[in-house]
Parts: sequence; structure tokens; C-alpha cells
Amino acid sequence: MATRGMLIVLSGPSGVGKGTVRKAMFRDNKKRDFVYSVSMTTRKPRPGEVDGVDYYFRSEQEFKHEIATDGMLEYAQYVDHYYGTPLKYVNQTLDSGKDVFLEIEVNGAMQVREKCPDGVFIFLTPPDLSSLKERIKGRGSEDSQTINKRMVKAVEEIKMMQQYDYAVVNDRVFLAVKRIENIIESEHLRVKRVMTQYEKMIGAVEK
Ligand SMILES: Nc1ncnc2c1ncn2[C@@H]1O[C@H](COP(=O)(O)OP(=O)(O)OP(=O)(O)O)[C@@H](O)[C@H]1O
Ligand SMILES: Nc1nc2c(ncn2[C@@H]2O[C@H](COP(=O)(O)O)[C@@H](O)[C@H]2O)c(=O)[nH]1
Repeated sequence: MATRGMLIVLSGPSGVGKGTVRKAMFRDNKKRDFVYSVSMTTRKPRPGEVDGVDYYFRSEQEFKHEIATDGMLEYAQYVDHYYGTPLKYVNQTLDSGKDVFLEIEVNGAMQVREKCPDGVFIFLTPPDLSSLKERIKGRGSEDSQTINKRMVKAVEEIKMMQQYDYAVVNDRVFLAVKRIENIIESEHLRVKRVMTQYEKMIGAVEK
């Protein structure tokens, strides 16, 4: 049986660049043994977003059915919509030995922390709050009322940073990618994780 993969959780305020950084990571790392877990949401797709690629776009009724049938690793209400991580895909992928990358908000991340304490929890920060607002505005996907709601939420989220293992500033996308890759590489070298592999080998030899 393969050694179970590592769960990597990336959070950070809306508009900080989580999606941009994650896409750059996956673009540059085609050979890596890690995959992105596509979330489910009740919000409507933005222009260019594709069902099953960016999110599973579902009705509130469908989303609540998933919750009721224990289909979610975690879920949260964010501003006006539900977001959650389908459980089955995460479990199957970790069992196959691949790392799984979640890009989720803080309340969901804390639920994951409870269930998977061995995960690696990374908080992506903006260089400052004014550039955060500029990034949300620049994306042009939210009206001014939603932008204000997301900024209020951003301040609450930044206060939660202390619950994470690592803080990574997203000043430049390529630098943020490098920092996250370095974290993942180091986490793979933790003695506890390496020892798990050796214990299996030792067990086989001693049989
Ligand atoms: N390092 C950066 N410097 C300047 N602009 C950036 C940087 N990273 C991302 N951006 C821009 O900021 C905007 C928001 O980025 P993105 O949509 O990736 O954020 P997000 O954290 O995934 O947001 P949400 O949580 O709302 O989905 C985009 O227009 C993106 O191009
Ligand atoms: N708890 C979860 N949060 C999630 C999940 N997927 C995305 N998100 C976060 O929601 C906000 C808003 O996203 P947007 O795409 O509408 O801008 C953002 O912080 C995402 O990271 C999830 O599965 N669970």
C-alpha cells in the first residue's frame, strides 16, 4: 500500500491571490504527485469558470444533500454562499499516495485541522490591505457592496492567521509559489513522515 499523501491547505482573504498562486503552482509542476481538490459551491460561475474545473456549481438543495449524507470533509458559508470540500475524492487521493491541495477559507480550514491534524496549513497574506482591495476591485467580478463585505471578512480572516503553520506573503506570484513549494518539500522531510515509510519497510523485513 502507498504511503498516505499529505493534505495541504491554503487559506487567505478573498482576492489575496490564492487561485492565481495555486494555478501557477500546478502549471509549473506538472510532474508533481499532488492534485487540487475541486470544491463545491452554491455561488454562480464567474465568466470563464467551468463546472468541474473551477468548482462544482450546485444548487443550495444539492449542497445541503451532500452535507446531510456526510459527503463533505468541511463546509462553510462565505458571504452569501456555501462552499465545501467533497470528502470522497480527498480520501481516495490521499490513500493513493498523492498529496491533495485545498484552497479554502478559514472556518473550513479549522474543521479540516480538527479532522486531519497532520495536514499542512498555510496562510497567504497580501503585502498590505490597500493592495488587497485593489486586487479584488481589479478582478472586476464583484460589485462594490460585495467588495466591502469581502474586505470586512478579510480583516476577520487575517486575525485567524495565528491558527496556521505558515504565513506566506503574496507580493509576487512566482515568489509566493516558491515559498509554498519550499514548505511542502520541507514538510515531506519531517522525520515523523519519513519514519512512517521506514516503519513499513522495516515491518516487511522483520516478517
Ligand atoms: N502577487 C500579485 N500581485 C498583483 N496582483 C495579484 C497577485 N496575485 C494575484 N493578483 C491578482 O489579484 C486578483 C485576485 O486574485 P485571485 O482571484 O487569485 O484571488 P483569490 O484569493 O483566489 O480570491 P477569492 O478567494 O475571492 O477566490 C486577480 O486579479 C489576480 O490577477
Ligand atoms: N470552506 C471552504 N471555502 C472555500 C472552498 N472553496 C473555496 N472556498 C473559499 O471561499 C472564498 C470565496 O471564494 P470565491 O471563489 O467565491 O471568490 C475564498 O476564500 C475561497 O478560498 C471550500 O471548499 N471550502
